[in-house]
Amino acid sequence: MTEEKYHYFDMPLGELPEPTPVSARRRELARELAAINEQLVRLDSDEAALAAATEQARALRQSLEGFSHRSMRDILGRLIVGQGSRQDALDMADFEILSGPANAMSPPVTFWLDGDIVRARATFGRAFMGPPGKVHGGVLSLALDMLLAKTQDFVSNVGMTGTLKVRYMAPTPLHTEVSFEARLVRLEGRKLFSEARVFADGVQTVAADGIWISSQGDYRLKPEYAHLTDDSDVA
Ligand SMILES: CCCCCCCC(=O)SCCNC(=O)CCNC(=O)[C@H](O)C(C)(C)COP(=O)(O)OP(=O)(O)OC[C@H]1O[C@@H](n2cnc3c(N)ncnc32)[C@H](O)[C@@H]1OP(=O)(O)O
Repeated sequence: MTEEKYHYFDMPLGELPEPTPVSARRRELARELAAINEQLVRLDSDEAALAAATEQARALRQSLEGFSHRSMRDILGRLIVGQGSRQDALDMADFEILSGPANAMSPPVTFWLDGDIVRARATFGRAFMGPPGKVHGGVLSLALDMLLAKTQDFVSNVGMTGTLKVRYMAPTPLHTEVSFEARLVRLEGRKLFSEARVFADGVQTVAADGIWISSQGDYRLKPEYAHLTDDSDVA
């Protein structure tokens, strides 16, 4: 049986292939490491317990250093011409900062498409704290940068963040499910304008808007999102 091939522009948000056994293990390992990191924050243990844990962590790090890393440049190169493997497709998303389930630095934030809205949710633990008991504003900015970038799922091109404006309206609590939503506002040549909101406990805590600049010519709506020209400012 020939293996299915994946294309970078044909991987809808939240619709990744089933994890391979390797991906499932990487995710499991990352969740353990993230949980360890969460435990470490102001851990009130004695020095001997910390010394023993450090030895275990050092041994784990040294065993992992015995392996090499798959090349992101090669993975993206294959995906961009529609020749990506299932493992390539998984590796593209699994290590994304803040959202990748195999990234030990991720809470993780989970993204999905809900019609014309990009949604996300996350529960931030103490490792993501800014003010006491609240999520760090920079973490929310990062989440919003990623969320707004996902509005590029509605268009045929991809680019980098040009401008991101964030207005913090109320503190966002830790250990509480936070929800995010973003929408495409309009296209203007190589520029994509989008806006987003963050809610916790039914209260809007952050508003953001951003401009993305395409790296490959003008942004164009994908045919299935052509209706965005009707009920929004999308040009
Ligand atoms: C492909 C996978 C992407 C993954 C992204 C993950 C999210 C990120 O972390 S991205 C990293 C953060 N962003 C960056 O590092 C971007 C750094 N900036 C740059 O590289 C460049 O300034 C770049 C690419 C944004 C624009 O440069 P360039 O392609 O030369 O654009 P340029 O020709 O000057 O301008 C094109 C249009 O965009 C506008 N523009 C340029 N820069 C910006 C900006 N920062 N904000 C708003 N508008 C801008 C210009 O005014 C111009 O508009 P118009 O056509 O109306 O005159």
